[in-house]
Amino acid sequence: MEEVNRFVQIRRDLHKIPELGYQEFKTQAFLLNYLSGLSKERVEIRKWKTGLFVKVHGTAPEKLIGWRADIDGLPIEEQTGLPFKSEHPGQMHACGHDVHMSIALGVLTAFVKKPLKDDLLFIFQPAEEGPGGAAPMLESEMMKEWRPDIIFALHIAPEYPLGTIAVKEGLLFANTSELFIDLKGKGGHAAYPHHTKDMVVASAYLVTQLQSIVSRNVDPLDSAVITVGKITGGTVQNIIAENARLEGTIRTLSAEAMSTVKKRIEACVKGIEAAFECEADIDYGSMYHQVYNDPERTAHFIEYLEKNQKESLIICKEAMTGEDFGYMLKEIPGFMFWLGVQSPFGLHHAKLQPDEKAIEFAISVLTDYFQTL
Ligand SMILES: CC(=O)N[C@@H](CCC[C@H](N)C(=O)O)C(=O)O
Repeated sequence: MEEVNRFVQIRRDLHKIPELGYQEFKTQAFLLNYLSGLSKERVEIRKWKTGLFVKVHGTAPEKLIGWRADIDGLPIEEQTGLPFKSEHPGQMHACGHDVHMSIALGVLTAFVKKPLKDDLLFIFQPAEEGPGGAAPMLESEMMKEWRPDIIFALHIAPEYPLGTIAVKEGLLFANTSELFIDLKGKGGHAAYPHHTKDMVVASAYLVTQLQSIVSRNVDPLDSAVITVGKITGGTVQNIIAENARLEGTIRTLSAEAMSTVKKRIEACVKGIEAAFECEADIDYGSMYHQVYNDPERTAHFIEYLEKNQKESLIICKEAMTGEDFGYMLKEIPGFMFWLGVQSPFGLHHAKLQPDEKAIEFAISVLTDYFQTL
């Protein structure tokens, strides 16, 4: 029988208990239980909501090195059929945060056993998928006291091969904004449409109109995405819908494009109000700052990889994904990188299956790299 590496087993245990943003109670308890087995002399733990700050004391600290791992799952029904699949109906670690946590625990454990000179701060952050935990953690009294001098994080990348790390200086991930649009018209009998204001038809027009914003209003040399991921409306097949709701997300590479896209969405929604004689409300939900990798720190990491892990390095392009780690990088120098986990199914897919060998690889690269800081 295949012997399962300790941190792979931890990933599998965490994979069974995915929880949505700010509901990561079992996850927090699991992490605390694991940490309770480590030397109390070296490890100091502070709870923050459903997350944790964990300081690993160095031998003669001059600086604080930060590492952030996100801990929440997504509202997706898992379809992997794995023996350790999610035990929480309708929730899944479909963005790899189980892998992120197990890597963080692996690196943390290595430095409890063999401390660095400097202190390390491991940040187990809730709610990355929304509404966002990085910005409030950064503002917390705990992080004001334990303020890292440099900070790093990774994200799994199913599209990159096992044993690779993809990174770039500067912009890595997009600016994001959630998008919720509520339409209110007038319901009624399906056979009497002329007495109603049908919000199913209005929402269909609106979704179609939103598609033209990126192609017609955003500079083609810039980039933007508007995705409507969910539409709800109406009650039954023979009643005209009084209400409809669109839920989506906006991604842009520049702040200017974000402002353009929002102005155009507002104009389209005004047009729908006039055309369909309805009322509309727009809510932008949570917004994430772009992930901008500190060029000097990233160059140092690239140089390290070129020297020690040459075959693993990929210089990548920016992606339209969002990450609230961008807020931490806005204040503290550091970077984020992609860790190749080679899965035919991508992030946010019900069949995502990261190659678990990436866990050991990442722990080994990071424990080695941290010694160069
Ligand atoms: C890495 C990743 O997949 N991050 C999420 C962040 C979501 C932000 C927010 N809830 C939104 O949808 O705008 C992503 O979807 O990129």
